[in-house]
Amino acid sequence: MKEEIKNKMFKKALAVQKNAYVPYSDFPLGAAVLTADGSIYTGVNIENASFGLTNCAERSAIFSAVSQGKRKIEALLIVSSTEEPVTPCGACRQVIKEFAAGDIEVIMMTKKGKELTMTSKELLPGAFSEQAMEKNNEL
Ligand SMILES: O=c1ccn([C@H]2C[C@H](O)[C@@H](CO)O2)c(=O)[nH]1
Ligand SMILES: [Zn+2]
Repeated sequence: MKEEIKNKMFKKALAVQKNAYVPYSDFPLGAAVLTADGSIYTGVNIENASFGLTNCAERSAIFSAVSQGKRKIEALLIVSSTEEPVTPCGACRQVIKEFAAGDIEVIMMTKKGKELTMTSKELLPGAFSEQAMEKNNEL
């Protein structure tokens, strides 16, 4: 991934992180996704008094892109205020897989710039996919 694009994604994810709605965890995250046309969409985690309804930053960013008709994600970047980079939860890994344009880079960064990059397949090897359903239909 080009350093220039990564910096752009980092700036946008950092800029929205303050909008995270996190009264229960006080754990704000910001995320940015790059779509096939070069656009960048952002998202934050949004919690709820009914905890299970919380939406993660990664999924917020992806759903924002998909809401604009951008279904191909080329890269995802997440920013946390922690000392170590934060990795996406299982639910987000499956949603990343759904919209990833192949095996994409998932860049996990701290505000201070500490970075961990993994690919979407490394994060979710053996992912469930719609092919599994197609095979079933052949029976
Ligand atoms: O992949 C993840 C994992 C957790 N969170 C959020 C949910 C909650 O608001 C807070 C603590 O779990 O972090 C995300 O945004 N993304
Ligand atoms: Zn998640």
